[in-house]
Amino acid sequence: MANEFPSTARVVIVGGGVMGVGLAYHLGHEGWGADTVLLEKSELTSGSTWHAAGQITHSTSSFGLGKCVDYNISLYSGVLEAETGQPVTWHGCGSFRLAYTEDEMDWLRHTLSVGRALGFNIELVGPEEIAKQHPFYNLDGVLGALHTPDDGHVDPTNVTMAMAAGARQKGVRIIRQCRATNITQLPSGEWQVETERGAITCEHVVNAGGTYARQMGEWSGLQLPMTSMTHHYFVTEPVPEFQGLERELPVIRDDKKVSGYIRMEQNRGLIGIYEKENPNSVWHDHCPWEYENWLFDADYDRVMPYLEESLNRMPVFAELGIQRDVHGAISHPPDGNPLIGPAPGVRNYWCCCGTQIGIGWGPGLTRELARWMVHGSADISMRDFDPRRFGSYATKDWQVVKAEEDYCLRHEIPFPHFNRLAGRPIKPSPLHELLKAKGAVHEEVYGFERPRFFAKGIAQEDHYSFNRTPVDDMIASEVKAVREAVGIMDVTAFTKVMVQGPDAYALLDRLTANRMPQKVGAITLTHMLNRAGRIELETTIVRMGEDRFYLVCAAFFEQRLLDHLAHQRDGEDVTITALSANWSALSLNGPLARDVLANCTDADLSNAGFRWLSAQEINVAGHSIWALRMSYAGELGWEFHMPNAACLDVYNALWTAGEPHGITDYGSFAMNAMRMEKGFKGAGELTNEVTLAEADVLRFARQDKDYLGRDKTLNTDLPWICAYLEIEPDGKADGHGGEAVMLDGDVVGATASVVFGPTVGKILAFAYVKPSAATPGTELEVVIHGQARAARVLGEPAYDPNSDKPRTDAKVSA
Ligand SMILES: NCCCC(=O)O
Repeated sequence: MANEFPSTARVVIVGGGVMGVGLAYHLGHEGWGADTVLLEKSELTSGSTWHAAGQITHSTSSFGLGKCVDYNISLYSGVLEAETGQPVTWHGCGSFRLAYTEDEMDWLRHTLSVGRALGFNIELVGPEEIAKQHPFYNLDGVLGALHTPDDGHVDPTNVTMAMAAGARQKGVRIIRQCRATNITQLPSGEWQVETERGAITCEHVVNAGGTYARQMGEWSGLQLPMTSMTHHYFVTEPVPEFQGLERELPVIRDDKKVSGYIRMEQNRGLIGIYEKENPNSVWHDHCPWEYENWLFDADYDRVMPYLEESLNRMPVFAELGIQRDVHGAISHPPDGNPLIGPAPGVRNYWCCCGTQIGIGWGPGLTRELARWMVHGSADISMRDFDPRRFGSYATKDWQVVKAEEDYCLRHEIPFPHFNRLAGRPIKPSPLHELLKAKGAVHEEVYGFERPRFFAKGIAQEDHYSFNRTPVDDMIASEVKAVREAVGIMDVTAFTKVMVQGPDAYALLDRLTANRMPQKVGAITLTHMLNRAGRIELETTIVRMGEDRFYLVCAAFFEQRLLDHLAHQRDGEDVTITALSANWSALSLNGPLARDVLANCTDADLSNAGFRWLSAQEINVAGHSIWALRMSYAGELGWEFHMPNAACLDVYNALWTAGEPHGITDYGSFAMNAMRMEKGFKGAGELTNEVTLAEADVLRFARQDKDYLGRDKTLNTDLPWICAYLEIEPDGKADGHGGEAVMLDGDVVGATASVVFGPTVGKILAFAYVKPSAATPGTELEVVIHGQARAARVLGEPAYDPNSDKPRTDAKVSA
């Protein structure tokens, strides 16, 4: 019976805002519509969606979000209405993002380079052009603006209703006025969603609860990191000057003066403000279930300086009253990016929440989530959105501090490597204080504190710019010290997981593309794929015993690795143990690494006694530790892995032994420059967006074994391939990733990672380009800060192409 409350479904989405409905719409398009039920406790959009201001812009330097935004604009500006017959009230007025400082101009130049890669209609214009299109804005002090003419705004409720209509057309059942009251996992692995009208058993459950998402997560034992922040926009009385305008004025984003946006709302003015201090977080413990279309009273004191400045910027508003204030709550995650993907530690519980910009980002993100659920992989890199990028360190109190920080940063310049400092340190390594005292500037990665560089003769802090800064000199000197002598780095943040038991080999063999380490002490670098054949993660596997394997990978992949192992396990007798929090790691690299280590251990460190890519348990400073002869820097080197209690002693012993050799501390920035000089790919290139062939890492895969995703790696019809480029430096700006790559004037791809290689004196990049542009020797151009720079595809590592250095058998000095 069509109207009967369903007792089963393949998917139950809980939450009827733009995120939940967007997912329902896209699941419909991916073929799951007839199996999907959406539950909304009151009316669609009645949480945060309805009070969104509704703008959308191509002005983003995030490559992934850029793809989503572009899709959303096409949906809003025609596709959705044509498909569903429902109007969405698209206002294609375009927009400007203003710059008052050279730093802001550099940000816009970088955004322009990314926009070019994505094929956006985007240009940098001066004040004259802004004034021509927006004669009412006070442009005092404005240097220029990014003009994105295809932008606009839309009615959030209409958009959601249109997607709901589209979802229904594809068979999705939308049940309003039905509150979910609990979500639990059954012994079968299915989920049970209890509601006011009965329970539904489903294979997949989706938390699209908006401001309720965190408390909904608690039903299932999840601690989803987000906090509700309140944001104001104001609508003025009618503006006489707007009468009779031939076209709607572009939306203005004024990050510096207004910390927000200003646009027309029919014949009125609309001013939205993200104050940069005293933000207001609410509902830390509980968002009342009965709230529907809930708004707070305006808090003028909080926003007054920005409101006053907006009147200064828009003098035609100055004498008008505020006719309507909209002060509503929106979810903010700790790092600004939404939570889109699997919940940590469980199977088939999906997050579609934590989204501060639902109208701007929502449909594109939910399309990716639908693809992930249905096909096993999204089509854009989900690294920044995967809910598993946070761990148990993201406590309730921490989330509040971070969400408040995020809100205040909304209209700050997103400098490269911007270091969010609130709520830190949360997971200091045993060396944290020592390295800080030695000048370390730390970054946070999966909660861990990791040194990014050591300040010598400069302030011990981040030096922000889109151009070179004094930090580049620190990086160059750390790289030089490692390349010419020896350096040590605290790499405790790495993910460290032990897999052991009678079936450990069999499980890992089934999940990894490369040959498993055969002998105890052998090391393999390998990739794990998802069922769509795309890269899940890259990991090093050390065979520590016959049935004992130690996996090391990038810090933020810990939960992703644990979940992948747990979900793919099929009855194998294994124990999987996360060691990241209890084990520390150090990396010793450089031509004198052997000399240093020889002073600390009796182990035979010669090539015969300790092969490259092998591991041994050795004694250093009275501690038995694992030494792995491998080097991400591309030098003679070892990584040491040990219980936390040993770390300080081992570091001190290596440091003391290294002092006569000029040992230097180095950080992640130098490490990144060195791995790029060696042509080693990292997490920025090896994403769920690509296969092994596309990432050009097929040499790490064995085609004589079977492994998850293997059949997809055999596809030779590649849309793009990861090319290794050298780019001519200009001594000023080196690029930051996402920039357009051009061949004969046409865009052929985009950069993934970009860095200056101090040893080789070139900018080095990995870029995904059309296969026709990937042949070594091809002359290309890369658009850095809006300017085309000469680039060339390299066929081998820029540094030590034959890898002689890590394999050297150089004698220990006398
Ligand atoms: N309150 C979200 C506004 C997003 C924007 O238009 O910049």
